[in-house]
Amino acid sequence: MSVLVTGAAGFVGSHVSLALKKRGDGVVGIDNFNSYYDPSLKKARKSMLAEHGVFVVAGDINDGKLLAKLFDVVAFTHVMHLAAQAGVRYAMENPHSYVHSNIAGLVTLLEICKSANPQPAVVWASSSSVYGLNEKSPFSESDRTDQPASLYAATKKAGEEITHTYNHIYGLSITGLRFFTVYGPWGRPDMAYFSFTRNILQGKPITVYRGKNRVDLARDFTYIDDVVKGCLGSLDTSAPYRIFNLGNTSPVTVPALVSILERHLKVKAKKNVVEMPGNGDVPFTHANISMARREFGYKPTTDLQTGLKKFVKWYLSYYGYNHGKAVN
Ligand SMILES: NC(=O)c1ccc[n+]([C@@H]2O[C@H](COP(=O)([O-])OP(=O)(O)OC[C@H]3O[C@@H](n4cnc5c(N)ncnc54)[C@H](O)[C@@H]3O)[C@@H](O)[C@H]2O)c1
Ligand SMILES: O=C(O)[C@H]1O[C@H](OP(=O)(O)OP(=O)(O)OC[C@H]2O[C@@H](n3ccc(=O)[nH]c3=O)[C@H](O)[C@@H]2O)[C@H](O)[C@@H](O)[C@@H]1O
Repeated sequence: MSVLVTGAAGFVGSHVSLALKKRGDGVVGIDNFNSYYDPSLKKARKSMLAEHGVFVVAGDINDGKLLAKLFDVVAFTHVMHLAAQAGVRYAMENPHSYVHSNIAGLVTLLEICKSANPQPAVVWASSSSVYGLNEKSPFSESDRTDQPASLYAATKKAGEEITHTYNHIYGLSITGLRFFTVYGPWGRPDMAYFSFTRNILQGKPITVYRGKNRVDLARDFTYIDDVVKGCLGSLDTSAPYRIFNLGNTSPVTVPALVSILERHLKVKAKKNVVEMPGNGDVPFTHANISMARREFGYKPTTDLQTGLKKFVKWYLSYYGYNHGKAVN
């Protein structure tokens, strides 16, 4: 297959691009290298991909002319759409960046896809955050997703509705993947496991959020290699319109995440435990993955202990023990 990967210089996009290339698919990436987090990490991922023969075009998915040019040059059979404004809490600081990338950018991309010949099958990243205030556990794809707790979640939910219309009207094949707190090497510095690692190594305090009534928050942390397998599996089995959970099925509390990091880093964390501010967080996530398992054999195999060991190994080789000052 020939795949356009949007957000290819991002965390998940770089891993998926590499995996596609390694198994022999044609891959072209696009990324706007924005400064939501340290762009030098995005550039380093781009260089790593270039070494494997994957080129990442610098550009915005809102640039319809650029996208049309790419489709003129390459007859993409698939689009793996991972470009987005990610992060739950940042939506309170910069709401418009979510509308720009997750709604306007998505529509621009779908407009190009619907008119392309051949029409590519689209697989894109939604998010576990669409389950919002729903407290049913585990979350199944058919559960309520109409109570988002953040603007980020609302834009992902909007994406699910928008993609549905492009399938309904233009017959685009579209698969939405609800990722659950993905972590691993080459990860995102804004995410807790990454910023905790940086602060613990620098001897700085970390802030651990806790739910109401002193209940620990928990996430169904999912290792990047498992998510990549899910992305490739869904690209290989496209169908008219589908949505799948790609989680790990075993939630772990945030204090337990910190303990694992302390063990791997051999440093004790200085913890400030505070009640979760009302900034878009949800108390827990937990995926039912039976649909993805049935449709394309999705089966996560990496637990948090093992996955964080691999992350810490990468972190130390990339930044060294004294790192921290350069990355936000
Ligand atoms: N990592 C997670 O835990 C997680 C969980 C659920 C969903 N997701 C979703 O998965 C996808 C990938 O996430 P990630 O963790 O790799 O994030 P990321 O921020 O590392 O990657 C996204 C990339 O898209 C690029 N980008 C953003 N807006 C763009 C635009 N308008 N035009 C072109 N490029 C643009 C960014 O520069 C970045 O490199 C996103 O859609 C995200 O919302 C991620
Ligand atoms: O699964 C998802 O849909 C979402 O997963 C992550 O969002 P989140 O789970 O909030 O990931 P982190 O920011 O790494 O937070 C993980 C946990 O640590 C907690 N946390 C975060 C930051 C902090 O300083 N302290 C702290 O205790 C959060 O409340 C949360 O419970 C990604 O950042 C989102 O882009 C993605 O859409």
